Amino acid sequence: MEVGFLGLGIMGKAMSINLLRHGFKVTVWNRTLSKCNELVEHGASVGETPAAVVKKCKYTIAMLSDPSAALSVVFDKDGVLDHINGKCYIDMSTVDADTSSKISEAIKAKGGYFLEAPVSGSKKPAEDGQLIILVAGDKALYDEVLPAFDVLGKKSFFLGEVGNGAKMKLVVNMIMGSMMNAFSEGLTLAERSGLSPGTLLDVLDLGAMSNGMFKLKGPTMLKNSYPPAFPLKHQQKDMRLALALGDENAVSMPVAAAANEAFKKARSMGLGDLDFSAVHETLKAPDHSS
Ligand SMILES: NC(=O)C1=CN([C@@H]2O[C@H](COP(=O)(O)OP(=O)(O)OC[C@H]3O[C@@H](n4cnc5c(N)ncnc54)[C@H](OP(=O)(O)O)[C@@H]3O)[C@@H](O)[C@H]2O)C=CC1
Ligand SMILES: O=CC(=O)O
Repeated sequence: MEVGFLGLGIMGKAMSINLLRHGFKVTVWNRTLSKCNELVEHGASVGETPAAVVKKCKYTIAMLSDPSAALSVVFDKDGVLDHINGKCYIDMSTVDADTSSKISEAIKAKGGYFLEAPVSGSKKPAEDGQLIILVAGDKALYDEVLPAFDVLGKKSFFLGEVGNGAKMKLVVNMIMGSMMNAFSEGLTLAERSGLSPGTLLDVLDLGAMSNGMFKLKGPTMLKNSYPPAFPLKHQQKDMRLALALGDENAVSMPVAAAANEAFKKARSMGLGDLDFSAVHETLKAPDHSS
């Protein structure tokens, strides 16, 4: 299977290398074109523009930062729409349902086929093909590209009409962002009240709250180390989009709103490019100390 891949950030790079490793022919494009060089070393070809990639490949996957990036790659000059007639586009970026629907409508109007397929799971699951893929849109296309989803993920869910994948992803990340803030506060409270935060990790791990995120992030957070796996600026984008979904549906989400404020504060402290666990640093800021 020959696929195009647009967007070689943390996730796109790992996912496209994984596809190459499993025998897919991959043609890549990235806004900063020099980032394609590493993929060429892994056997990829390069397309000069999104349009060139779509022209060459029957299936093109995108993994871009946010709604404005996702829209720009489709609608701007030399974008996906130029050659989409008869081709298939799978947007795996985390965006809101409106963005996804706009892209879907434009692609279908030009004779193309569309799936949204945001993923749960971070850099390591992307490298290992262990993502959870939240798919919606054209069911026949979903069945056709299952071999690629099977390489990228450990499980894919088909959720029906376009928008449902985006919404599911935002709900999941709203929960994750809220949990990360509660976890950070707990680590800080343990430390400031004279307990060992390391022992807190052990206690949590043995009980009903044991989870992969605490296990993975806890030890590095205790070392004040936040190498970016899931950039904090993207987690804040997801909180913002999830809160907008809450607004639309009149769902009161005070916990998520507070978590969003903490991520915004972390961004204002210049922590946006670090891992989202760097929200922990907001609790060390002067206005939080006694
Ligand atoms: N990292 C993670 O753990 C996870 C991330 N996600 C989601 O996946 C998506 C990608 O995340 P991640 O790889 O971490 O992000 P990165 O910030 O590492 O990469 C973002 C990518 O988007 C491109 N981009 C940004 N703006 C534009 C634009 N205006 N036009 C074209 N391309 C643009 C960047 O290009 P350039 O190199 O030129 O800047 C880069 O390729 C996001 O939606 C994120 O929320 C989902 C699950 C896990
Ligand atoms: O979107 C981030 C993730 O870890 O999933």
